[in-house]
Amino acid sequence: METVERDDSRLEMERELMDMGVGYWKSRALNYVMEDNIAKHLQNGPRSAFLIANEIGVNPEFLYRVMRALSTQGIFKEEEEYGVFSQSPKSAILCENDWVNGVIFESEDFAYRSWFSFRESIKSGKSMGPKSIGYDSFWDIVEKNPSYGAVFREGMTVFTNHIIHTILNETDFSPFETIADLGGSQGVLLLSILKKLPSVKKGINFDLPSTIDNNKLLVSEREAQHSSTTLSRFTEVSGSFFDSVPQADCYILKMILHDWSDEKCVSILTTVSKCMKPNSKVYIFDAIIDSKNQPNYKVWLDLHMLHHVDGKERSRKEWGELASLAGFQVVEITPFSEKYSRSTGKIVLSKSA
Ligand SMILES: C[S@@+](CC[C@H](N)C(=O)[O-])C[C@H]1O[C@@H](n2cnc3c(N)ncnc32)[C@H](O)[C@@H]1O
Repeated sequence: METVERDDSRLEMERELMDMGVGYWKSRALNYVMEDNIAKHLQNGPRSAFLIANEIGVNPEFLYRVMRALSTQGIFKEEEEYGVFSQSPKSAILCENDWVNGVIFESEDFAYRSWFSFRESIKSGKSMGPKSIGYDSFWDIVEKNPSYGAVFREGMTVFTNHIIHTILNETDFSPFETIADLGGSQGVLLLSILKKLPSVKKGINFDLPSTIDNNKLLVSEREAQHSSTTLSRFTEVSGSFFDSVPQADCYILKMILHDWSDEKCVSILTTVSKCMKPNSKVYIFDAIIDSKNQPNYKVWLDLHMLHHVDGKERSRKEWGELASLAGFQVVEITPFSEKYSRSTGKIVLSKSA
């Protein structure tokens, strides 16, 4: 048989293609160690995988092999002594509940199972993920599975906490007296705005009834983190942004419109348009697709939104088209200085004249 000589760059490309093809091996192994909190067992120093396995009731040899595989990605460090691992900088991050909740949300079973039907979405042009696992939509999964709902809300708070500082530094909310965060989830962004700007008299966190009900569990956490002057200006209202929203000077839609098709986004913006004052502004914090042929996390997120949520990440042009379809004009589209976030930019709208 003739042997083909391969240069290094060809071998590297083959390696990368294979790595992508088997990406689910890494995703599933990472998801497993996060779900079983394996990194926390190394917080006080190196430990044997076999002893950890016995403590948590899993197969010792299999756990060893999972940790060995992950150590090749810098998650755990395999020591000289057989079966013993120590904490690495990456596995130490897995001990921070804050961050892990975000990664768990994206790698957990509903999302993974939903991706089995990816090809069906591409063929049909419809978002088939949730339907293929027996649900009407992503929101149906959230409503019917309370523990998944909790993972979702925690995940959103993680993603928002990562970008709050940038949003506050690069957005001027000072002209507004009343700010409504539509789909504000656990309210962390709005509370930070109220804390920073005493001139904002009222913040309304608006979300679905199930979310606002769940937020009642956050009362003591909020009291520990915020002063009574901040909390006294914060209110929560439940409802649907397809029906009606409270009146406000500024509406925040953060990681909301990327959840929905253009048609649904026009419905949401039309509701806002009906309820707003003539001079109110809409602040959208979402991705702005702005490059081609470059590594770009946002276009991968776009595929997940396409298949699992029936949503979309948008370019500047697409944001402009969406705004005008809903009777708005774009005041500003500005990318944030922080690039590795989901809401990498702000799109500010006002009602068209
Ligand atoms: C992707 S999360 C974004 C949460 C938050 N804005 C953030 O950036 O962290 C979408 C939010 O929209 C809420 N939501 C979904 N459908 C809604 C509706 N019809 N009316 C109001 N809120 C809704 C969800 O409950 C969830 O809190």
